[in-house]
Amino acid sequence: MSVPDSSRAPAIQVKNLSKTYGSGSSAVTALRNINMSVQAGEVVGLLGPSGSGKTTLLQCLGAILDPSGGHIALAGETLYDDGWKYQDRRALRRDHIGFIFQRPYLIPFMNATENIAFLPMLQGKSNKVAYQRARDLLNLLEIAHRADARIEQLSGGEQQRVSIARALANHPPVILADEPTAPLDSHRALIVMKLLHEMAQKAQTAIVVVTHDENIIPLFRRLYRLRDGVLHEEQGEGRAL
Ligand SMILES: Nc1ncnc2c1ncn2[C@@H]1O[C@H](COP(=O)(O)OP(=O)(O)OP(=O)(O)O)[C@@H](O)[C@H]1O
Repeated sequence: MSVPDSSRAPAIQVKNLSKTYGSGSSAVTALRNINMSVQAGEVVGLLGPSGSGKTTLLQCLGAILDPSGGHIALAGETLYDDGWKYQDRRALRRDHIGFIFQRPYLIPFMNATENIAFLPMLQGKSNKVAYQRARDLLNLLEIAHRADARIEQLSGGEQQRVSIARALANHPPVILADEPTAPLDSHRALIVMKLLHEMAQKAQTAIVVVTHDENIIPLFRRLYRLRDGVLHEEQGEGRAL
């Protein structure tokens, strides 16, 4: 008898996800029966005009916002099935999901290493293990030489690398990135995208990137596009980096 291999389950599996804000005559349906699936190691783009539901979808996936119904599983584990399966959603986010935002939102009174190490420490890892993880990620992201720098001493691109390292710190199966290249020029935007693709491959992380950036859209092999809360899948160009 074959044993189901949970490691082959999609990193993100969403079925019939819906979200309505408010109720009655003021109700706004932001997501309508969304289905999506992202494999480990894959980077997909999430596009759509303003108000189409991108932030709502990302926040539902990230357990920041309560969906109105449907099913979300990460790495084969059901997180939401018409209700959250975890009481402690902060722990759910900490253990399963990495976030990258437009702005790095690093902690100014910590240096680069500390900004990365504090998440594994919150997860209960020893200082030794957490700092080693931070150093490994700084190496991987080629900013080990800035390990002790305070945040204000780092360039915008370096800060974004630290925020990517922080997102990877707890080995999440999923990273959700909300316009991560918006504040960067086109050259730096391509570097960040290259890093995200490399990290997805190396760490077998699934990454969803919300973007409006015309320069980076051709890089995705697969895209999801939202229109009025309805999700459509598209083939991307998958242009080499
Ligand atoms: N807290 C809220 N209460 C009521 N309606 C909301 C709320 N947040 C978002 N909406 C509505 O839900 C729909 C989707 O909004 P959402 O912010 O997800 O779109 P978006 O694609 O991320 O837009 P943008 O690109 O402008 O950030 C919009 O009609 C918006 O007005």
